[in-house]
Amino acid sequence: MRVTVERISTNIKAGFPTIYVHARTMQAMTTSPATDAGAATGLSEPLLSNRNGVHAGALVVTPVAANGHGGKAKDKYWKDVDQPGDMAVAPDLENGGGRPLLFSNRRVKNIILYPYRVLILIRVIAVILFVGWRIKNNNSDVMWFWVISVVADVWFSLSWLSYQLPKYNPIKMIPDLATLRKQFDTPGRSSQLPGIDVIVTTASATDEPILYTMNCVLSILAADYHIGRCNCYLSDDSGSLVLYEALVETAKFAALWVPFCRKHQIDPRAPESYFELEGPLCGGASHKEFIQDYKHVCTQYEEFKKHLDMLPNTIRQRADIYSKTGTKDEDAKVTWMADGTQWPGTWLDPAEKHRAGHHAGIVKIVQSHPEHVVPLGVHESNDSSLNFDGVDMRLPMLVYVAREKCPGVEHNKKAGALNAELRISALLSNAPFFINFDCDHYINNSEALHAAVCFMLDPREGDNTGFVQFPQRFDNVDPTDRYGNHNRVFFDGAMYGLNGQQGPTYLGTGCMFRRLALYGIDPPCWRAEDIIVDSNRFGNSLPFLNSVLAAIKQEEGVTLPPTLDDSFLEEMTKVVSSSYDDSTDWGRGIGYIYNMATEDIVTGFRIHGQGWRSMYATMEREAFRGTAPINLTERLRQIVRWSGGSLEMFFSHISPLFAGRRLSLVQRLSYINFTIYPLTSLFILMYAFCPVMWLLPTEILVQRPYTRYIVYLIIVIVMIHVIGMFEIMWAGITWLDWWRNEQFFMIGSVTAYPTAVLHMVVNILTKKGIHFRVTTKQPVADTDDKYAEMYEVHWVPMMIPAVVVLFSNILAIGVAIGKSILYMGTWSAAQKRHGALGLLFNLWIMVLLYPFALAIIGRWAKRTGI
Ligand SMILES: O=c1ccn([C@@H]2O[C@H](COP(=O)(O)OP(=O)(O)O[C@H]3O[C@H](CO)[C@@H](O)[C@H](O)[C@H]3O)[C@@H](O)[C@H]2O)c(=O)[nH]1
Ligand SMILES: [Mn+2]
Repeated sequence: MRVTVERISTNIKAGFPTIYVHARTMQAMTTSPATDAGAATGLSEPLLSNRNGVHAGALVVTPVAANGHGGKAKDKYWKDVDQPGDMAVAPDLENGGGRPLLFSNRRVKNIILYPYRVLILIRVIAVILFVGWRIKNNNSDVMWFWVISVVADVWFSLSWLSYQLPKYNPIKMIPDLATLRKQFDTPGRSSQLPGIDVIVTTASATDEPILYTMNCVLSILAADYHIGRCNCYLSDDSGSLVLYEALVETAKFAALWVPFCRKHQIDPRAPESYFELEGPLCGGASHKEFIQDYKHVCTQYEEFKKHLDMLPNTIRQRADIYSKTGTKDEDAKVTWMADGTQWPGTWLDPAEKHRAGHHAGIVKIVQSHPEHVVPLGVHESNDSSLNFDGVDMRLPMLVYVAREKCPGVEHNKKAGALNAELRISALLSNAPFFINFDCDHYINNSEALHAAVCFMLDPREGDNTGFVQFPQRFDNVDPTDRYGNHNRVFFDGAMYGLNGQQGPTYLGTGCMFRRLALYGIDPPCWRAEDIIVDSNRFGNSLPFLNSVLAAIKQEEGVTLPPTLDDSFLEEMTKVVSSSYDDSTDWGRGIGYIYNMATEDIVTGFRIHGQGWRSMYATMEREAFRGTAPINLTERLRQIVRWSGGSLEMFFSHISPLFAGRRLSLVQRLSYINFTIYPLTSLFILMYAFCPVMWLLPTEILVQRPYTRYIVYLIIVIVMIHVIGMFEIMWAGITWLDWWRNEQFFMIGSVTAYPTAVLHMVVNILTKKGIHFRVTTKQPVADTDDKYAEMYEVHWVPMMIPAVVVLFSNILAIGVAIGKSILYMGTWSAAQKRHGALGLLFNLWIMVLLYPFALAIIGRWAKRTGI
């Protein structure tokens, strides 16, 4: 059976709905799509693309481009490990006997993999020979510098090895959605899909654009999943009424948006990104009807955005009216809810117990669980004239949560917020799976939740899988990715490498956890007979403790929402109180880990250390997308936080050097690399300053014989790039991706990493953690100058070393040229050669620092060329 899906391009905003049709064929979900990633994810390459007479080639290109490096080309160097046909059942598995496999494995083809491994081995040998040669020839003009540089070379070698080795066996995993459906969600039978609690975290109604946060929520509400088994929670760390009311507006708009998405099977289901597409996809109803619906929803979305924009004003006006009519003095300050009661969170005019950092805990069910809602008729539920016959109109449960904040109490930032969500969701829905999103990310592939579940329910290692991480992708990055935001070498290289080991690290967003893994419970393969669930570890709430027991007993069961009586409401406020975590295991052995600048890597580490594995999920249509900081300063601050957090972890009680008893060896090596790498910058910084030697009157050589030394050095450096060439092939990335990664390691090494090291030293001395500063989000895009932020220069002290390196290199090159003109006749051939080789290094440093140079030039460099 074949199903046809059509892509329709409309130009509705301009008022002329032009329709271009491209027949796309999609293998039916009922055949065995594991052989075809495209079919498994709902899309495949167009088989018939009739471009004759259609003037917009963009039709075919747009959505693919919007998804970056998509397509089959990426898979050219991969082959299936398990033949999906033969392996449809796995009778020999201990517990999963007879259960079908829910994802297929791919590995790199031998023609790439073997030379890649051999090259790595050759470089290991070359490096050993090189270091050996240096030590044997301990001949230098400055012996102390020679010693440091040998130490540096040994350090570089070891750190390269710990970076490279975990990539020797990359594995790609492709979910098989059709088999999941067939097995767990057959129409007509009651669904056996497990519940998922989905969390969005936001920390500010002003610094983090509400529109994006609400788009994230909409993409979750509209995601393709069993409606009663997917629950959405918004964690608002600012306790702001604007966010609560925005969520109420969102629920209203969702009543139209969600059925529209379901009816026309569109993607992405975040309206802001969907309406930006030039050629929106639709499968399902007729074109005419689609265009009508599209237009209507588009208009309503514009209305919705206006409502969101007006909210602060509406609330302000409401406050003014009440304060005039109010009788008490205090009324002048109060922020009122629409129903005339006082808002328990922060007020527009901050007051005692109603300001940022000091307010009550709030839990509000914005949209009840569908089991509790009397189904409305189409016409009752929205005013539109759209025809939603046969479309499920129900919405998932939607909950607003602001945890309590008290002055003088450590709130543990994002980790604290997520742990509060973990508890609230345990009381309300207790789904066995828990996935969290940063507020500037959204679901880009409506099948993503199904995909994550494929890995968790797979008969092979599903039960021992603690989390499923998806790659991070970004929308707002400039075409040349000047500041290396896409980070492909990491997401498409390192993570696939780890996927062949114990699994990828947790990356902070777009990751589905098994609730039990977050609770610090061992994986089944290591689980003891009795598990202690007590208030010393989990805190003092009986209903919560019961929920933990329930979670342990029936992992895939479904918990229906409880009745919300007074005692239950009280319990909910209790589990989000600021003191709940005190003297418990939260933040150490349970939940997201505290006291680190980056909660992600440590949380993943803790889970791996208990023996769980993780999986890296690949979908052709990217599962999730988000935004990244495109201003250099903001980007560097992010890098400081990541690298600072990593170092903190290395020097803490959960250092990968000794903690995590069930880590595999290679996985440990990789964690060591991920946490210690900022120290490398100290040596790089030292080398980057070497050109200053040009300014000295006499020739000084670090290592003699110099020419040989440089030639050896060039060999070992070039080899990194030759190995990189193979990596570019299997990872399906571009040269530019690779190059940006090199440049950014250098830029970080003369800015953010040394700063992180400095922080670390201060931390060890003063015992204070690194401040988690929420990354400044780009304001809602200005279409005229999308990358305006990129050209803004905000000076920060950490840029000083980079500027010094840059200018001393320029100066050195100048002096070198001057000297060579002056002494041309008097220099020996060896001196000339030394000069030329030295200059090569200056140039290398300059080329690596080029994006930084562009950044400090600011607006003058307003071209996005390389
Ligand atoms: O007190 C806080 C601070 C932050 N957040 C939320 O945490 C998320 C991530 O914060 P952001 O400032 O956007 O960090 P980024 O630098 O963009 O994030 C990357 O790095 C973080 C670790 O440092 C990870 O947690 C993120 O998932 C990852 O995307 C956002 O949703 C925030 O709203 C809170 O909820 N409460
Ligand atoms: Mn972010």
